[in-house]
Amino acid sequence: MNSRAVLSAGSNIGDSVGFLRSVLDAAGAELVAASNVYRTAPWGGVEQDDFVNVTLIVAGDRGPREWLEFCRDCERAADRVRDVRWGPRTLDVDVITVDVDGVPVTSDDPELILPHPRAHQRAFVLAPWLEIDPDATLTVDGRPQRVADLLAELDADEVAGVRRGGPVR
Ligand SMILES: Nc1ncnc2c1ncn2[C@@H]1O[C@H](COP(=O)(O)OP(=O)(O)OP(=O)(O)O)[C@@H](O)[C@H]1O
Ligand SMILES: Nc1nc2c(c(=O)[nH]1)N=C(CO)CN2
Repeated sequence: MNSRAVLSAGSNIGDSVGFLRSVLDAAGAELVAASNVYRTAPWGGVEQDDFVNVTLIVAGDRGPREWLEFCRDCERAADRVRDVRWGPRTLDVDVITVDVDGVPVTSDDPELILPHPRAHQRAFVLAPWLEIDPDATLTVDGRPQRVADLLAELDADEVAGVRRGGPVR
């Protein structure tokens, strides 16, 4: 299977940049591109420290579930504890999109919803994604839309809370 996935990783506890680096390391030869590290204001209404985020593109011989397993393995390795929804965490890795043989996969399985149902609302996903793929598109409500346009539609304050930093490594 020839697949390509866009993943978003974030952390706001512990050695956050180190946790992001661990995701890139785990991807190894499957890593196609990684954005710089972004320092981002917390999204979702929980008062907490800023996050660091990275968006990456991976490709290989994996199905959508196997990309989710990859994300979970990375979270487990970072001793991720599931606690408050949208609350602080050592490492969160989400699957944003998966294409198989060039065709975007859709799924409404609660274990793996594709495309990720909140990605289009998150500047911390879209801004780094745009950096590594300026022509990226994301299907929202069944309609493919340019990530650049989705980002432009977000609240200016939210976008201003997403600041580009240096490389993950
Ligand atoms: N596209 C997806 N990527 C990652 N997890 C997903 C996806 N779709 C559904 N899930 C499911 O969502 C559940 C909760 O995931 P998680 O704890 O990472 O949520 P969260 O990061 O707090 O919130 P959000 O899903 O809004 O990012 C997981 O059990 C996972 O199976
Ligand atoms: N800026 C930012 N905010 C978040 C993030 C994240 O990675 N970055 N992850 C969350 C967990 O779902 C909740 N809020």
